[in-house]
Amino acid sequence: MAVYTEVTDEALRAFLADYALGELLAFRGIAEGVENSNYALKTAAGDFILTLYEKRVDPRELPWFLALMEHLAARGIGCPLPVKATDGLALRSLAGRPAAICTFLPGLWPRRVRPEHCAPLGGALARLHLAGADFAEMRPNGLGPEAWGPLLERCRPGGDAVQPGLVAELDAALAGILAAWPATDTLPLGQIHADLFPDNVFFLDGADGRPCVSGLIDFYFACTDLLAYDIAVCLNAWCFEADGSYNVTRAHALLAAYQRLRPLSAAERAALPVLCRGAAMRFLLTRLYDWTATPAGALVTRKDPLEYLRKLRFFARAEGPASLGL
Ligand SMILES: Nc1ncnc2c1ncn2[C@@H]1O[C@H](COP(=O)(O)OP(=O)(O)OP(=O)(O)O)[C@@H](O)[C@H]1O
Ligand SMILES: N[C@@H](CCO)C(=O)O
Repeated sequence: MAVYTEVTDEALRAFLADYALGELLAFRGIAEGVENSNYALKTAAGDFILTLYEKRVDPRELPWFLALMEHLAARGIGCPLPVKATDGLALRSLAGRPAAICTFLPGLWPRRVRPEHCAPLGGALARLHLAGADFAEMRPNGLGPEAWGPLLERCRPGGDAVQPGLVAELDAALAGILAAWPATDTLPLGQIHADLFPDNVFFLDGADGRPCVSGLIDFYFACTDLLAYDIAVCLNAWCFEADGSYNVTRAHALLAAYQRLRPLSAAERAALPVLCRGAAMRFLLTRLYDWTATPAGALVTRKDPLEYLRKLRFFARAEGPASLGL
């Protein structure tokens, strides 16, 4: 469920008066997503997505996200393009929230990931990294390694109720990850998506019937960080089976396609296992925090933190980059 802020017909029509998008033909709330309120709009000018930014997005950061999407779209990346109103501004206000309209992307996200999705995903991720190289403004990763200790502290009171012994296991795992974490000046840095899960990647069937990436959405965790960390996020999110086993075929397809466009350095290859442990820790902790801090009955779909505990354990046992599909 992700329509937290209701928008009336009258408010939307008044809002659209500032755009050159023609008459409003249809308008509906989108139930998917958990962070922001999203509406699909059809106007005389085509299909669009209206997003009202809810409490987890800092309004001061929105210009950076919108500028990044504009930069990437201008370089041929299929991503939502913020639509400017007649005064030239894309970021506006509606129903008391910051709001923006973006272009609608065709395609569907894969409900069941297959190995055939992973090569196009790897290619799209590499193209994203290359296209971001000349976007100069930095945004630190608010959910990077410095954030994990404080987040674990906030989970400490409720963590063991989710699974006995969990907090002690995470204390030990986090200490190991932080001790081995590469310094940011030792690996290539750039603009990363940082949340490229299957529900943020749209596919269409190509001429040969194989899936092609048609677009990437949800750039609201994007930041300036280690490029290889974005790969680690994808290995976590795309390369495990429902039974918790690692699918090395998917991982190999993803990594090989990525490296055809941006070969990894020796230091990035060596760091990949700890980056994967870190990415597992990030999603484990944000899920655990939401799990313990969300009141029952809230309009938020809580995601299972223990899925990421299993992934963290897998990566902690992994024997070197080759076992991850490199
Ligand atoms: N530009 C777009 N084109 C087409 N559909 C979109 C677009 N942006 C969002 N959507 C639709 O809205 C849904 C929710 O979007 P999104 O994932 O950005 O939500 P969110 O609540 O901001 O993020 P999160 O996934 O972190 O909960 C998507 O699954 C997709 O169906
Ligand atoms: N993709 C995240 C949610 C948004 O960060 C998760 O599955 O935990």
